[in-house]
Amino acid sequence: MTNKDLPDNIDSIFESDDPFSQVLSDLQTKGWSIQDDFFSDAFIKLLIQEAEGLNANAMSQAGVGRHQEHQVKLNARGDTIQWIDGDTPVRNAFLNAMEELRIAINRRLFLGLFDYEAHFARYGKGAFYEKHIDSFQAGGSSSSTNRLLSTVLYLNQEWSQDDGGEFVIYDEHNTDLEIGRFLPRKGRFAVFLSECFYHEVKPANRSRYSIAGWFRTNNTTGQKLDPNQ
Ligand SMILES: O=C(O)CCC(=O)C(=O)O
Ligand SMILES: [Fe+2]
Repeated sequence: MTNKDLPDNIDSIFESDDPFSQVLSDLQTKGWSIQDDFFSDAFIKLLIQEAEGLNANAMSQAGVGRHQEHQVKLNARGDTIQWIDGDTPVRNAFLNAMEELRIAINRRLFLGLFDYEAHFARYGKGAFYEKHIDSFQAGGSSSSTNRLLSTVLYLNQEWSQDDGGEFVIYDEHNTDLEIGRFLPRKGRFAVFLSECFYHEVKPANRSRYSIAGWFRTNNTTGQKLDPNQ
Protein backbone atom coordinates (compact mmCIF):
# COMPACT_ATOMS: atom_id res chain seq x y z
CA MET A 1 0.00 0.00 0.00
CA THR A 2 1.40 3.39 -0.88
CA ASN A 3 1.43 6.20 1.67
CA LYS A 4 -1.04 8.26 -0.28
CA ASP A 5 -3.69 5.61 0.42
CA LEU A 6 -3.32 6.03 4.19
CA PRO A 7 -5.38 8.35 6.35
CA ASP A 8 -2.93 11.21 7.22
CA ASN A 9 -2.67 10.44 10.90
CA ILE A 10 -1.07 6.98 10.70
CA ASP A 11 2.04 5.41 9.12
CA SER A 12 0.88 1.88 8.66
CA ILE A 13 -2.37 -0.02 8.17
CA PHE A 14 -0.86 -3.40 8.97
CA GLU A 15 0.86 -4.41 12.17
CA SER A 16 3.66 -6.38 10.49
CA ASP A 17 5.70 -6.09 7.30
CA ASP A 18 4.37 -9.44 6.19
CA PRO A 19 0.72 -9.35 7.25
CA PHE A 20 -0.65 -12.02 4.93
CA SER A 21 1.63 -15.02 5.38
CA GLN A 22 -0.08 -16.52 8.45
CA VAL A 23 -3.56 -16.03 6.97
CA LEU A 24 -2.49 -17.66 3.71
CA SER A 25 -0.91 -20.66 5.39
CA ASP A 26 -3.90 -21.16 7.73
CA LEU A 27 -6.29 -21.01 4.78
CA GLN A 28 -4.19 -23.52 2.94
CA THR A 29 -3.94 -25.98 5.83
CA LYS A 30 -7.34 -25.68 7.55
CA GLY A 31 -9.56 -23.25 5.63
CA TRP A 32 -9.88 -20.64 8.39
CA SER A 33 -7.69 -18.23 10.35
CA ILE A 34 -7.95 -15.92 13.34
CA GLN A 35 -5.37 -13.14 13.64
CA ASP A 36 -5.07 -10.73 16.55
CA ASP A 37 -2.40 -8.44 15.11
CA PHE A 38 -3.30 -8.12 11.48
CA PHE A 39 -3.98 -4.36 11.43
CA SER A 40 -2.02 -1.71 13.33
CA ASP A 41 -3.46 -0.40 16.60
CA ALA A 42 -3.61 3.10 15.14
CA PHE A 43 -5.71 1.92 12.22
CA ILE A 44 -8.05 -0.14 14.43
CA LYS A 45 -8.58 2.93 16.59
CA LEU A 46 -9.75 4.88 13.55
CA LEU A 47 -12.11 2.09 12.49
CA ILE A 48 -13.54 1.93 16.02
CA GLN A 49 -14.25 5.67 15.84
CA GLU A 50 -16.08 5.13 12.56
CA ALA A 51 -18.10 2.22 13.94
CA GLU A 52 -19.04 3.99 17.17
CA GLY A 53 -19.94 7.10 15.18
CA LEU A 54 -22.37 5.33 12.86
CA ASN A 55 -25.73 6.99 12.84
CA ALA A 56 -28.39 4.50 13.92
CA ASN A 57 -30.84 6.07 11.47
CA ALA A 58 -28.57 5.26 8.56
CA MET A 59 -28.32 1.59 9.46
CA SER A 60 -30.70 -1.11 8.31
CA GLN A 61 -31.90 -4.32 9.86
CA ALA A 62 -29.83 -7.14 8.40
CA GLY A 63 -31.64 -9.86 6.46
CA VAL A 64 -31.09 -13.51 5.69
CA GLY A 65 -30.77 -14.93 2.17
CA ARG A 66 -30.16 -13.28 -1.15
CA HIS A 67 -32.31 -11.72 -3.82
CA GLN A 68 -35.90 -13.00 -3.87
CA GLU A 69 -35.26 -15.06 -0.77
CA HIS A 70 -34.04 -12.07 1.20
CA GLN A 71 -36.03 -11.80 4.41
CA VAL A 72 -35.60 -9.94 7.65
CA LYS A 73 -35.91 -12.58 10.36
CA LEU A 74 -35.32 -11.08 13.77
CA ASN A 75 -35.28 -14.47 15.42
CA ALA A 76 -32.31 -15.50 13.24
CA ARG A 77 -30.26 -12.37 13.16
CA GLY A 78 -30.45 -9.20 15.24
CA ASP A 79 -27.72 -6.94 13.87
CA THR A 80 -28.11 -3.66 12.03
CA ILE A 81 -25.74 -2.94 9.18
CA GLN A 82 -24.31 -0.26 6.94
CA TRP A 83 -22.58 -1.23 3.69
CA ILE A 84 -19.12 0.24 3.23
CA ASP A 85 -18.04 2.14 0.19
CA GLY A 86 -14.90 4.21 0.15
CA ASP A 87 -16.70 7.28 1.45
CA THR A 88 -14.21 8.21 4.16
CA PRO A 89 -10.38 7.94 4.02
CA VAL A 90 -10.47 5.29 6.75
CA ARG A 91 -13.12 3.14 5.00
CA ASN A 92 -11.23 3.56 1.77
CA ALA A 93 -8.00 2.41 3.42
CA PHE A 94 -9.82 -0.65 4.78
CA LEU A 95 -11.11 -1.56 1.30
CA ASN A 96 -7.62 -1.04 -0.15
CA ALA A 97 -6.17 -3.38 2.47
CA MET A 98 -8.74 -6.03 1.55
CA GLU A 99 -7.83 -5.55 -2.09
CA GLU A 100 -4.20 -6.31 -1.25
CA LEU A 101 -5.32 -9.41 0.64
CA ARG A 102 -7.47 -10.47 -2.33
CA ILE A 103 -4.51 -10.25 -4.67
CA ALA A 104 -2.21 -12.13 -2.27
CA ILE A 105 -4.79 -14.92 -1.86
CA ASN A 106 -5.37 -15.28 -5.58
CA ARG A 107 -1.64 -15.41 -6.22
CA ARG A 108 -0.96 -18.08 -3.65
CA LEU A 109 -4.20 -20.08 -3.43
CA PHE A 110 -5.73 -19.59 -6.90
CA LEU A 111 -9.19 -18.98 -5.45
CA GLY A 112 -10.18 -16.59 -8.24
CA LEU A 113 -11.59 -13.99 -5.86
CA PHE A 114 -13.16 -11.28 -7.96
CA ASP A 115 -14.39 -8.58 -5.61
CA TYR A 116 -15.20 -7.75 -2.01
CA GLU A 117 -18.29 -6.43 -0.25
CA ALA A 118 -18.39 -5.44 3.42
CA HIS A 119 -20.62 -3.81 5.98
CA PHE A 120 -20.34 -2.45 9.48
CA ALA A 121 -22.52 -4.44 11.85
CA ARG A 122 -23.83 -3.50 15.24
CA TYR A 123 -25.34 -6.11 17.52
CA GLY A 124 -27.28 -4.35 20.28
CA LYS A 125 -27.69 -5.84 23.73
CA GLY A 126 -29.25 -9.30 23.37
CA ALA A 127 -28.67 -9.55 19.60
CA PHE A 128 -27.19 -12.68 18.06
CA TYR A 129 -26.88 -14.45 14.72
CA GLU A 130 -27.95 -18.08 14.75
CA LYS A 131 -25.74 -20.81 13.31
CA HIS A 132 -25.52 -20.36 9.54
CA ILE A 133 -23.33 -20.59 6.48
CA ASP A 134 -22.52 -17.48 4.43
CA SER A 135 -22.94 -18.79 0.93
CA PHE A 136 -26.22 -20.00 -0.40
CA GLN A 137 -25.86 -23.14 -2.40
CA ALA A 138 -28.02 -24.85 -5.03
CA GLY A 139 -31.77 -24.44 -5.40
CA GLY A 140 -32.31 -22.22 -8.41
CA SER A 141 -30.60 -19.30 -10.05
CA SER A 142 -31.57 -16.70 -7.49
CA SER A 143 -29.61 -18.40 -4.76
CA SER A 144 -26.42 -19.31 -6.61
CA THR A 145 -23.24 -19.20 -4.62
CA ASN A 146 -20.73 -16.49 -5.09
CA ARG A 147 -19.32 -15.80 -1.64
CA LEU A 148 -16.10 -17.72 -1.34
CA LEU A 149 -14.27 -16.25 1.61
CA SER A 150 -15.74 -14.48 4.65
CA THR A 151 -13.92 -11.95 6.83
CA VAL A 152 -14.91 -10.43 10.17
CA LEU A 153 -12.96 -7.68 11.91
CA TYR A 154 -13.95 -6.91 15.50
CA LEU A 155 -14.03 -3.35 16.77
CA ASN A 156 -14.72 -3.52 20.51
CA GLN A 157 -12.50 -2.10 23.23
CA GLU A 158 -12.13 -4.00 26.49
CA TRP A 159 -14.46 -6.84 25.71
CA SER A 160 -14.63 -9.36 28.53
CA GLN A 161 -15.99 -12.88 28.84
CA ASP A 162 -19.13 -11.50 30.56
CA ASP A 163 -19.91 -9.37 27.52
CA GLY A 164 -20.73 -12.54 25.52
CA GLY A 165 -21.10 -12.11 21.76
CA GLU A 166 -18.63 -14.87 20.95
CA PHE A 167 -18.01 -15.95 17.39
CA VAL A 168 -18.26 -19.75 17.27
CA ILE A 169 -17.02 -21.80 14.31
CA TYR A 170 -17.93 -25.43 13.60
CA ASP A 171 -16.11 -28.28 11.93
CA GLU A 172 -16.46 -28.50 8.17
CA HIS A 173 -17.41 -32.20 8.20
CA ASN A 174 -19.04 -32.60 11.61
CA THR A 175 -21.12 -29.43 11.76
CA ASP A 176 -22.14 -30.09 15.40
CA LEU A 177 -18.52 -29.99 16.52
CA GLU A 178 -17.33 -26.61 17.77
CA ILE A 179 -13.73 -25.99 16.68
CA GLY A 180 -13.22 -22.43 17.87
CA ARG A 181 -14.86 -19.80 20.09
CA PHE A 182 -13.57 -16.22 20.11
CA LEU A 183 -14.52 -13.01 21.88
CA PRO A 184 -15.00 -10.09 19.47
CA ARG A 185 -11.94 -8.26 20.78
CA LYS A 186 -10.59 -5.17 19.10
CA GLY A 187 -8.44 -5.89 16.08
CA ARG A 188 -9.23 -9.61 15.97
CA PHE A 189 -9.63 -10.65 12.35
CA ALA A 190 -11.37 -13.87 11.27
CA VAL A 191 -11.15 -15.29 7.75
CA PHE A 192 -12.84 -18.52 6.62
CA LEU A 193 -14.07 -20.32 3.53
CA SER A 194 -17.71 -19.24 3.19
CA GLU A 195 -19.02 -22.51 1.79
CA CYS A 196 -17.35 -24.75 4.35
CA PHE A 197 -17.84 -23.44 7.86
CA TYR A 198 -21.02 -23.04 9.86
CA HIS A 199 -20.63 -20.32 12.49
CA GLU A 200 -22.73 -18.21 14.82
CA VAL A 201 -22.73 -15.12 17.01
CA LYS A 202 -23.77 -15.74 20.63
CA PRO A 203 -25.99 -13.08 22.26
CA ALA A 204 -24.03 -9.93 23.05
CA ASN A 205 -24.56 -8.31 26.45
CA ARG A 206 -23.60 -4.88 25.14
CA SER A 207 -23.22 -3.19 21.76
CA ARG A 208 -20.89 -5.25 19.60
CA TYR A 209 -19.28 -3.71 16.52
CA SER A 210 -17.60 -5.42 13.59
CA ILE A 211 -17.00 -5.26 9.87
CA ALA A 212 -18.21 -8.40 8.10
CA GLY A 213 -17.11 -8.88 4.49
CA TRP A 214 -17.04 -11.39 1.67
CA PHE A 215 -14.74 -12.01 -1.24
CA ARG A 216 -16.82 -13.17 -4.16
CA THR A 217 -16.41 -14.89 -7.49
CA ASN A 218 -17.88 -13.28 -10.53
CA ASN A 219 -21.29 -14.75 -11.27
CA THR A 220 -22.06 -12.13 -13.85
CA THR A 221 -24.83 -13.05 -16.22
CA GLY A 222 -25.36 -10.74 -19.17
CA GLN A 223 -24.25 -7.24 -18.31
CA LYS A 224 -25.40 -7.19 -14.71
CA LEU A 225 -23.22 -7.92 -11.72
CA ASP A 226 -24.85 -9.80 -8.87
CA PRO A 227 -26.43 -7.20 -6.63
CA ASN A 228 -25.55 -6.96 -2.98
CA GLN A 229 -27.90 -8.43 -0.44
O1 LIG B 1 -19.76 -11.04 13.70
C1 LIG B 1 -19.45 -12.22 13.63
O2 LIG B 1 -18.75 -12.77 14.49
C2 LIG B 1 -19.94 -13.06 12.49
C3 LIG B 1 -20.94 -12.36 11.60
C4 LIG B 1 -21.50 -13.26 10.55
O3 LIG B 1 -21.45 -14.45 10.64
C5 LIG B 1 -22.13 -12.69 9.33
O4 LIG B 1 -22.36 -11.46 9.27
O5 LIG B 1 -22.41 -13.47 8.40
FE1 LIG C 1 -21.81 -15.37 8.77
